[in-house]
Amino acid sequence: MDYPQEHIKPYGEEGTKAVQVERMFNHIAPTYDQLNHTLSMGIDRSWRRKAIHTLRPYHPQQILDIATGTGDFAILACRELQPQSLIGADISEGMMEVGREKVQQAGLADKVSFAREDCTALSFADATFDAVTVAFGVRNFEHLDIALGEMCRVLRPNGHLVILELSTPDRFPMKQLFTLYSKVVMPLIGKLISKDNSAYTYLPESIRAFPQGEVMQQAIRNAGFSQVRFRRLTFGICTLYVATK
Ligand SMILES: C[S@@+](CC[C@H](N)C(=O)[O-])C[C@H]1O[C@@H](n2cnc3c(N)ncnc32)[C@H](O)[C@@H]1O
Repeated sequence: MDYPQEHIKPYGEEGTKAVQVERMFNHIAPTYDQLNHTLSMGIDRSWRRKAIHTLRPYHPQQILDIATGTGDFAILACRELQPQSLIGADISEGMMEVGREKVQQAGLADKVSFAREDCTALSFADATFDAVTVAFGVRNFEHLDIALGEMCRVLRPNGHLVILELSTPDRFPMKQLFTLYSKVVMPLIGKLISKDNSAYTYLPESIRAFPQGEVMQQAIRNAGFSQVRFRRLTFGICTLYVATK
């Protein structure tokens, strides 16, 4: 299927979305963590924790964290779930460079490794992982269906998928407040801290265009998953999807 956010790119029409997204994240990598926690007022930490807790009962030993970025989700998942190994995969070397440093400082380098991978063509064999996670990544993919298909392929049967993604609240007054926040505050703070004029205009635009709730649930089912559930967090500013292969 063709989804609207697949056509929203950070730097205009020239070049594919994947190439532009890689360039954007390489550019904002040094300020990404600071901006992330500032713009979400620190709530992103509790969203990550909730997502990771859904995997607790399954004790996954081999975990793949797609769109791992600077590794916040990977580090927390490693601490909370104590897997044998966790691979963080991303197309941006700049983001992973920050992540490698953080993993080293956290003393987790023997368990967490990073690999440059495009999620639409993963190099891992079929049925390699017990769990696949993606936090705030799927909105950036040029081909969402292909990426979900790849996640399903590399998961072992009965393995689990956890996706966290920003979404738009649909009820008064959060809907109106979020519109104001995303159209005015996000681009302004984003521009000031990251010095990238486009990145934090792209962020709210891609959130608005991304398939919400039931539409995303169906996309996950279509990729081959079952028991697809979703839960809106913090008035619908974020949505957590959980599925089984
Ligand atoms: C908003 S960041 C999220 C980082 C991290 N998961 C977190 O929770 O902070 C999105 C990440 O997705 C990565 N990304 C975008 N398109 C990708 C693709 N096609 N394959 C792999 N990673 C991709 C970007 O490079 C970026 O690091």
